[in-house]
Amino acid sequence: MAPLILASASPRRRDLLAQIGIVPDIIAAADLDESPRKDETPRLLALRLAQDKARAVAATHAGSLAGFVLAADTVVCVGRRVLDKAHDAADVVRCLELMSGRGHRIYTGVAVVAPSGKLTSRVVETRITFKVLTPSEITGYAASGEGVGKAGGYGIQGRAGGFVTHLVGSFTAVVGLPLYEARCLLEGAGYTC
Ligand SMILES: Cc1cn([C@H]2C[C@H](O)[C@@H](COP(=O)(O)OP(=O)(O)OP(=O)(O)O)O2)c(=O)[nH]c1=O
Repeated sequence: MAPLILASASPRRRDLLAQIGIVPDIIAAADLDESPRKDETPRLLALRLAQDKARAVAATHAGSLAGFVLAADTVVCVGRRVLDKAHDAADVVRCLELMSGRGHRIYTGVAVVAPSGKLTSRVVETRITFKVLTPSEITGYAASGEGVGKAGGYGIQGRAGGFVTHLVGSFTAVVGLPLYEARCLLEGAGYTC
């Protein structure tokens, strides 16, 4: 069978795949400008970025190097506002203050390019509500460093899991890769999971 190429630098996506027994043969991250286009909705942004990551890596693994390319992108938003990846503790504090006691949405795009070049993709929406966070919960979480480098400034798979009062959608999509949808796309492309 053609190799599986995971188009992602995220160790979380590799770990999620391993959880369902899928081990990529190659890891090759795409380096893209992830900024939204004017008037682009968060849903379309997540889908476009997943598609672009998959296409970019497929283009560098063409011909005899062609395989199944899997890519994803996670976009967190409060209302219409997209929260970028947190770069430092101050970003984490800003994100948590916005999300305290209210709902936010996470769109995770997932895309697969088959060895034939055919692209298929989906986007998964997950709604999450956080408890009302106390100032010490916010500063304590920011000081833990767990939220840095993550979209929305938190990781549900760590301490912030204790802030979640409701989740409707896909837990694995929030962590970075919706496993059910990824498996469906891979199987649809002809990959044996
Ligand atoms: C909301 C949330 C995000 N995240 C992570 C998942 C993603 O790795 C990251 C969102 O950034 P992405 O741009 O989706 O992915 P990435 O830059 O980490 O990796 P690549 O583009 O190479 O695939 O935030 C969590 O781990 N847990 C969470 O609860």
